[in-house]
Amino acid sequence: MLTLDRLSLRFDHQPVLDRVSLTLDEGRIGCLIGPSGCGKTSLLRLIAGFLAPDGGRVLLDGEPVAEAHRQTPPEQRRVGMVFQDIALFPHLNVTDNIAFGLHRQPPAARRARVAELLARVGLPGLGDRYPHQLSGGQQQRVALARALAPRPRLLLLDEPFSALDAELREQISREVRQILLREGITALFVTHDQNEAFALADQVGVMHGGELRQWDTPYRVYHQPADRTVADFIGGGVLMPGRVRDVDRVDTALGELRGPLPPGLAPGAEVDVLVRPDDLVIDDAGPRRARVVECLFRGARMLYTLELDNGQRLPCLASSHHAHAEGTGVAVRLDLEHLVVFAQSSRLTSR
Ligand SMILES: Nc1ncnc2c1ncn2[C@@H]1O[C@H](COP(=O)(O)OP(=O)(O)OP(=O)(O)O)[C@@H](O)[C@H]1O
Repeated sequence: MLTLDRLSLRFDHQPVLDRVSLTLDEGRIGCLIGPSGCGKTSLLRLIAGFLAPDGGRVLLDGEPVAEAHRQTPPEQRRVGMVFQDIALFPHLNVTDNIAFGLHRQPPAARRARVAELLARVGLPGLGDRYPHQLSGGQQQRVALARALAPRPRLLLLDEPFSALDAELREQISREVRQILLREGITALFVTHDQNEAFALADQVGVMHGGELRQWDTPYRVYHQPADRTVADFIGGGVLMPGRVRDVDRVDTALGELRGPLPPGLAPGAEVDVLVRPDDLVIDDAGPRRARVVECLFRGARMLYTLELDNGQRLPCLASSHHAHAEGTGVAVRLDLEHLVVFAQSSRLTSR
């Protein structure tokens, strides 16, 4: 449905996007994450047609809508957008806001579509209200309904929930996923929030410095990060030093770890092993001792920072039922599903 083919963009001769390629199938939801300034919004603006690329192409349903010297105007792309600042028309009521893009349709069809969307976004009966009479979450649902009304083939959403508080954000992002799936809409989100991306998306894209470093399922982005930058950005893990012992073995402060290693690592090579908070288990029968240096209560879970005898600090997410106080000792074992190893020579790119 959506194909980006080596899309590049410069602002004032500075590269902002560098040969970004991805495909998003019809009816799927994609989500771009990455640090501030990495080019996420610029990428959405290129797809919508508000910016023209300096290189590469944007294709919708296989048809080029942006390439070096040919641009389809935004209004002909059938691409909808929902922005962070909700921007409903303040002088129009909810019904007229939603009906805004339907002016070419007969009044009866317009009314039916508005009623259908009001029900779909969970706001039946609020059609006569004005934007200032709605909560932030309700306004965002109206903005979504307005963008969906003309049945765009692709919906782009730029941090649509960032103005909402954390609890509401989670609830509304779940609802929005259901609404998009029911409408069969292909959508591409931008968000700062990894949890939101994982909850919403079929495909997650991790951007850094104008490059798309990985475009993959949420599971693979989390468990099989493509490079150190992705590993460092996602999931609150740390990179722990190790030394290759054999083709499938690494010695670390947590003992010998086994699993496939990247090619080209000879025995004796210095490596970094990714340890995420859910990889480390507090277990009385565990082979290593650690000291609790910090504990953060997270409701059902506790996020510990543990320190091994050699000073290595590691995050550990554990049930909060059996709390371990700061300063106490615990026994730990590593429960890695996938061994993720990077050669130490490939230095960590800064965030
Ligand atoms: N109109 C512009 N002129 C010049 N530079 C720009 C312009 N718009 C954006 N930039 C630069 O392009 C880069 C990418 O910006 P963009 O807004 O796409 O990033 P982002 O990943 O969406 O950031 P954020 O998460 O903070 O919204 C930034 O370095 C920004 O300063």
